[in-house]
Formats: sequence, structure tokens, C-alpha cells
Amino acid sequence: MRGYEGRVRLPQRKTRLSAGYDLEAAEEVTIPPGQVALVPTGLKAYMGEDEVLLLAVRSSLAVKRRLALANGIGVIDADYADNPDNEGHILVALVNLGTEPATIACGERVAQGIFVRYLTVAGDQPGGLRTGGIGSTGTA
Ligand SMILES: O=c1ccn([C@H]2C[C@H](O)[C@@H](COP(=O)(O)OP(=O)(O)OP(=O)(O)O)O2)c(=O)[nH]1
Ligand SMILES: [Mg+2]
Repeated sequence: MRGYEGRVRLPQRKTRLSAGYDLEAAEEVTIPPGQVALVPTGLKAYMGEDEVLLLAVRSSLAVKRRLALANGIGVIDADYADNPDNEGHILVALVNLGTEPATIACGERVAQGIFVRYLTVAGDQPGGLRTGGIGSTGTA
């Protein structure tokens, strides 16, 4: 990801049978209580056309620091990579459910990404081209 070269470590699975690749914060972010912050990862992900990268918060963050994904689970689409708006920069939307500001350190593992193969309805051929993320296809 432009601007993060050499500063971002590739996600790792920490054990032989861990399903998730741990994603690190690429910058320090402080989230006021009750607020949402988009934590940059400095990463983009290429995957097959029938694959998706699902993001879940690390349970330790939820239990010990009352941080959750504002969107419950992140869905990183295969056509998000190299989109014209942000190059497919994967952002982790954390909400602070606590009563004190929460500071995420640069390099802290905040989420885990799980690659999943998904099915679609027969004959489903949408023509739209992804131009970005987080609402880029509009609301209607
Ligand atoms: O936690 C997330 C969720 C999504 N995204 C990026 C990747 C995804 O491909 C894109 C769109 O996500 P989603 O479809 O969940 O959001 P939307 O509100 O439907 O946006 P869009 O209209 O762009 O599809 O935003 C992230 O970086 N982090
Ligand atoms: Mg969408």
C-alpha cells in the first residue's frame, strides 16, 4: 500500500491451525469513548473472484478493552483491491464501548482476517465496478 511500504508487517497466523491472519494497526489511533475510528492497516488483499476476506475483532480486544467492530464483521470484497479511491486500503472500524479513551498502538494486532469462499445465485452477473469502499455504491 502506497505510503506504508516497509512500515507494515504482513499479517501472520499465530498458530498452525489459527483461522485468522492478525492485522496490525499501521498508525497509533486513540478512540474516544462511544466513538468509532477507522484504523488503517496499510494493507490491501488480492483474492479469487469467489473469495472474500472477513474481518473479526480479536476477542482479547473485545473482552479486555471493550473495543468492537462498528460493523460487526468486515467484508473485504475481491474487487476492493486497487480501487481508484483508496487502492483497496483495508480499514478496521473500531468502536469504543468503554468509558475511557482507548489508544491503539502502532503495530498492535487489532483484527483477524479469514479468507472464505462464497456462493452466488445462479445467473447473477452484476455490472457495477467498485470505485471505493465504505458506502461507495451509494444507499439506494
Ligand atoms: O471493515 C471493513 C469493511 C469494508 N471495508 C472496505 C472493503 C469493502 O470491499 C468495502 C465495502 O465494504 P461494505 O460493502 O461492507 O460497505 P458498504 O457500505 O456496502 O460500501 P460499498 O457501497 O462501497 O460496498 O469497504 C473495509 O476496509 N473495512
Ligand atoms: Mg457493499
